Amino acid sequence: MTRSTVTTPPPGAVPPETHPDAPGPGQPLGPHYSRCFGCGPDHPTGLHFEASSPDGLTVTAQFTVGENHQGAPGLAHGGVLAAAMDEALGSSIWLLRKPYVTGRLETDFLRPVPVGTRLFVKAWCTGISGRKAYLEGEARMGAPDGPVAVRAAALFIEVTIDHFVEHGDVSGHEFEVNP
Ligand SMILES: CCCCCCCC(=O)SCCNC(=O)CCNC(=O)[C@H](O)C(C)(C)COP(=O)(O)OP(=O)(O)OC[C@H]1O[C@@H](n2cnc3c(N)ncnc32)[C@H](O)[C@@H]1OP(=O)(O)O
Repeated sequence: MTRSTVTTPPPGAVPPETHPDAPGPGQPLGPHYSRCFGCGPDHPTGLHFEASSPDGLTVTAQFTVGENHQGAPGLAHGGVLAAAMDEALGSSIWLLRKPYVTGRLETDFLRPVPVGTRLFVKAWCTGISGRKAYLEGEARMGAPDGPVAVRAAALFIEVTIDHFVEHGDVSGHEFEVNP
């Protein structure tokens, strides 16, 4: 995909290591926050991601583009697709069980995605360098080996849990924000 040097691992970046507490191969990842737009089952118009990891390092997830996700009539909004990629990339770095946030997200939109399309999203980490994690992902239409609709690359930055306490509202949600 077209991407900048910002999302390319520098020389010396090391491979990610799955945390022993991360779900085993094939186990559902579950939501990290019940009202998350990407994975939360309680979000009324969210993506309702169903995610798992086949190998402890890659995340595979599925969702269906719905009426609430449109940009042009009958077509997915690009920002919603970018959010789906962000969610999958964030889920894959959470396999390390360290809190990260998205610093930069780059997306290539390769095909229009009609409402009703089941998207098969995949994300993985290409390297870690200090607080920086480099990630890539793709979304395919209709099947895990279907045509690629979106590709993404991202830089995530490791933060402390204070990031969510200081900037968010974690009252009553302590165990849902990066549980
Ligand atoms: C399971 C979970 C799924 C979740 C999926 C969803 C994930 C998300 O969407 S998170 C929400 C969106 N992201 C945010 O809100 C983040 C907002 N930004 C911030 O809070 C801050 O800018 C933050 C934390 C990224 C960096 O701030 P800070 O901790 O002060 O670090 P800072 O010193 O500025 O940067 C650290 C390094 O990263 C680099 N960096 C930070 N941001 C960027 C960026 N956007 N582009 C390039 N480099 C960056 C810096 O240049 C610096 O590099 P170096 O160490 O080489 O000098």
